[in-house]
Amino acid sequence: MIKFDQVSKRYPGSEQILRNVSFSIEPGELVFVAGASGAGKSTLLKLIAATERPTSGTVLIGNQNVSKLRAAALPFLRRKFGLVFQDHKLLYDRNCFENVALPLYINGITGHEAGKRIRAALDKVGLLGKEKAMPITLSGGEQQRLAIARAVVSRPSILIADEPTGNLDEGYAEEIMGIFYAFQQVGVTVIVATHDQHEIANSGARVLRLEQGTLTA
Ligand SMILES: Nc1ncnc2c1ncn2[C@@H]1O[C@H](COP(=O)(O)OP(=O)(O)OP(=O)(O)O)[C@@H](O)[C@H]1O
Repeated sequence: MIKFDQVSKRYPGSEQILRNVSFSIEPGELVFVAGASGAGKSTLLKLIAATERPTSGTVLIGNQNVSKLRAAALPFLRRKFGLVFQDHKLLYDRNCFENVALPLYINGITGHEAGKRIRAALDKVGLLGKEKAMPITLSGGEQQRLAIARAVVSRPSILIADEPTGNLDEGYAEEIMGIFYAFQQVGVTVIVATHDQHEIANSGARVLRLEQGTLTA
């Protein structure tokens, strides 16, 4: 479970970005984080992913209080997460297989086991035939699917996506959301930041709505 209790966040020198935000997300839920540009969506995701710490309040991931964790424990916590960003952050001088391989190699998983997992991840996003293709030769939607394969290859229990469909045509965006729902179906917790009302309206999923750093729904 992910639980925020009266969480506030201020960056060094900034004004208050999040104010007294409280909510919880159950394992296996799919939740949207909505709000206008600058409302604090990315900041909220960074607090969940433990790449930022709250200024005050408590962030619990599982049973772990992120503020109380030693720095050395953070890499272990972060293994729970798969991260997807609007701009993919793919490596354009590596092919699709190599892009997805990267998180495994960093964790010391190589050879046959790595190959098996990489192909399984590419298969889940419909890119199994594109192992040797360079990312630049893929469409925008395919590049985003490749970024999702890379995010899930380490089998995270929580998938966090920051505006993953922001740059995509509607058809591609629906495809991407379909992939997220498929991960939710197999028990992954999925958290998606978006300002696309259409995407939210069609989903029936729960929405955490931010307005100037305050949770309104
Ligand atoms: N590292 C930082 N240092 C200082 N201020 C920051 C930092 N990161 C974000 N901010 C500020 O926090 C506010 C909220 O930013 P955030 O990226 O969380 O909003 P957002 O809702 O995700 O916006 P967008 O939809 O435009 O990505 C903005 O005013 C931003 O300038």
